[in-house]
Amino acid sequence: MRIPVIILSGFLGSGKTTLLLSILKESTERGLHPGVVMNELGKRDVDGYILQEHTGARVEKLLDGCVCCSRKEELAGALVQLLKRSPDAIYIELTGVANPEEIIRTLEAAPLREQVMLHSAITVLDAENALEYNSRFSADKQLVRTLHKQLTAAHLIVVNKSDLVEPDTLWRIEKIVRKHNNEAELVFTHYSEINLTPLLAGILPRNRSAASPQRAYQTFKSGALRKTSHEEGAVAVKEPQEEPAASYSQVTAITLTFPPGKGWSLTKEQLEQFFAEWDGSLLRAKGHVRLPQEDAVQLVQYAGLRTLWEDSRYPGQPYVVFIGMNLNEALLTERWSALFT
Ligand SMILES: Nc1nc2c(ncn2[C@@H]2O[C@H](COP(=O)(O)OP(=O)(O)OP(=O)(O)O)[C@@H](O)[C@H]2O)c(=O)[nH]1
Repeated sequence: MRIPVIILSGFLGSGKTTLLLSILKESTERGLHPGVVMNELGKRDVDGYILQEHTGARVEKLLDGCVCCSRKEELAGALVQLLKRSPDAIYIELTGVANPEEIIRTLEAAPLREQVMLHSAITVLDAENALEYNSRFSADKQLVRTLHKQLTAAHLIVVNKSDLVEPDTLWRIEKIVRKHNNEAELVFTHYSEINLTPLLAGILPRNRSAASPQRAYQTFKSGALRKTSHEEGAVAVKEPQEEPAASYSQVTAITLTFPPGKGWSLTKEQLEQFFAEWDGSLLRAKGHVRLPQEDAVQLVQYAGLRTLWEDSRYPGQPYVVFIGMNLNEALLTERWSALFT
């Protein structure tokens, strides 16, 4: 029996991990034991730690590059290892700059095609920023192409962060999405909250499964069931197959650490000010920091020009991962060091 795979893609900070968290919680309630693969552009595993902290899930981490291009060969190996543990399903969260079509191809090729099947490809969009992507990233043609691929490959498109925009923006996003993909189910969400019943339909604990898992047909919003045009068990791969191109050219991830003995020395305001200084090039920042005004370690998330703080139990040394377009590493490191002098 082939193991169903759910792929989560979508630009940096759109809400993929938020969605994966709720899929994992629902899976636990259903008695499922999924395998989770998390790919991060940076060297630190921020999202994997969040998942482990909130759900106890064991997460396979592929760090420091993108498994759709620069680290493509690592994904198949990681999945083969994971399959040895006989998971009921596999959930793969991609980096924000990954092309999901390449992942689908990997699933379709040896050695995986006999063992796994694509259950659903989901793309999450950040409603507050999605309309700006084409103009903001026009200098990185590969990235613009990748963002289009994220739309065309999806069976389900989750337009998230709808709390941050006016209804008119949602209509404009729907119009653009439909130019790229007229068949995917489209839902507007707050904190990636979707109806998980249709998504997980057909995924059963392996010792109870009577039939092969079915493709997740769409009932994410009310209305009649609507099939995708892909045949059952087939994938959204477009012919002819091309060589995998890099999915971006100007995005880099840089990890900043705190000098020894200075782990508690930055305030929230200083960090937020630091993010703001880089907002022309900074796309995403996330990390675990200690603040003089908080007892608990703080998970800091900068996404779409907003900074969010949450208590965390992260036990390690503080750090912040910066992901941006054409980030000048030397200058970034120099300014970071200056904060501690
Ligand atoms: N206001 C608002 N914030 C949200 C919503 N969904 C997620 N967030 C916040 O946005 C930030 C990024 O969410 P994630 O789920 O980590 O996004 P992601 O796509 O996994 O991010 P990367 O993996 O780094 O690309 C977090 O601080 C979330 O709490 C939403 O619907 N509204």
